[in-house]
Amino acid sequence: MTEEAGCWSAGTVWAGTALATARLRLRPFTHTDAPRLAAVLDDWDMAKYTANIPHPYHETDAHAFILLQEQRRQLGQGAGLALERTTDKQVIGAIGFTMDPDGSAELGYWVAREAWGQGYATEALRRLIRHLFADLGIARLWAMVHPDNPASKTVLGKAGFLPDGHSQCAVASRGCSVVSPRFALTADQWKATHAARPMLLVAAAALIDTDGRVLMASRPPGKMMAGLWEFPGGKVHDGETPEAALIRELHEELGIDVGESCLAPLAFASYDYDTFHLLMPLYAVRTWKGSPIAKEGQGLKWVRPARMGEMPMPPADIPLVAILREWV
Ligand SMILES: Nc1nc2c([nH]c(=O)n2[C@@H]2O[C@H](COP(=O)(O)OP(=O)(O)OP(=O)(O)O)[C@@H](O)[C@H]2O)c(=O)[nH]1
Repeated sequence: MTEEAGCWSAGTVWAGTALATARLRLRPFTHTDAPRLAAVLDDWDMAKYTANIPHPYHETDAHAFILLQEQRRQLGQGAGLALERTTDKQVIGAIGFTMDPDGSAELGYWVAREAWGQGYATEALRRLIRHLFADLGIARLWAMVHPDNPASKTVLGKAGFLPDGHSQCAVASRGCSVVSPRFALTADQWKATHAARPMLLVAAAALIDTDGRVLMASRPPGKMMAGLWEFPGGKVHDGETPEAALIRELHEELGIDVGESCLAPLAFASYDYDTFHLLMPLYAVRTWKGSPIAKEGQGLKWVRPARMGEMPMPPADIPLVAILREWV
């Protein structure tokens, strides 16, 4: 193996690689996003607390913004990423960073009014922070918020940022600058809290019918990642084996009975969800008693592995699809 293997030169935002979170893809903007940006940002309530969003905001402003992000990325000055919601591929916000000469970076973000209050900014911020610290080796991040924007301060607090004095901050929509609180987070502070997050053990099943289709379940409304399609299964309780947990979960969720010897270990997912690390063994199951029925309000669908790529799935599950495609 040579060092040029694709997995060795893991994707970064500098290469235009998208970052996945539970509900979002953080990806480079393209010019096809301009109408959506203009529709969302031509709104005084969106513009009034941000440094760089003029008011009113037109599609030409959006094209200029998108071009600027591409140039900044290519020059290694920073990047601006669209927050694309996984379930409907709608752009619901943006997050970005700008490198400082001393190797630290400034962060900024906004979320569309329709998506306020749902934790998207915190989710995106945690993911980008992890990328900047763990993959790009940045030592310190900082951000400024408008003094009248408590929601944005809360987001920074949830991501571990601490107060760091005040600075003048320009506000494009008002054509002036305001004294704004600064917040900062160092890589060492982040590593200490990130290392303390729990490891979650979840057992899951690929139930395969005689036609080679796999049963997928949609996460019910109200749960984290609602609407995404996943493999039936659930958390392994203290003192349980993954096999016993899966047999219990399949009975509770689908009303089917599975013998332990019918669980064939197939693959596993290991994925960093920022607030926990998921370790999920996936078992192939071809024999069970009863017909699967949705007992917990989930949707159910039998899907050919070749079509699974079209379904919105938790990011942890994506590598499992490729394995199923080869194996089933
Ligand atoms: N069952 C299952 N869970 C998955 C998959 N992929 C994935 O990321 N997960 C995550 O693993 C965890 C599974 O736990 P769970 O199903 O017991 O828990 P839950 O969030 O539904 O909540 P609950 O505690 O109310 O049952 C969730 O955080 C879920 O998002 C998958 O394919 N199947």
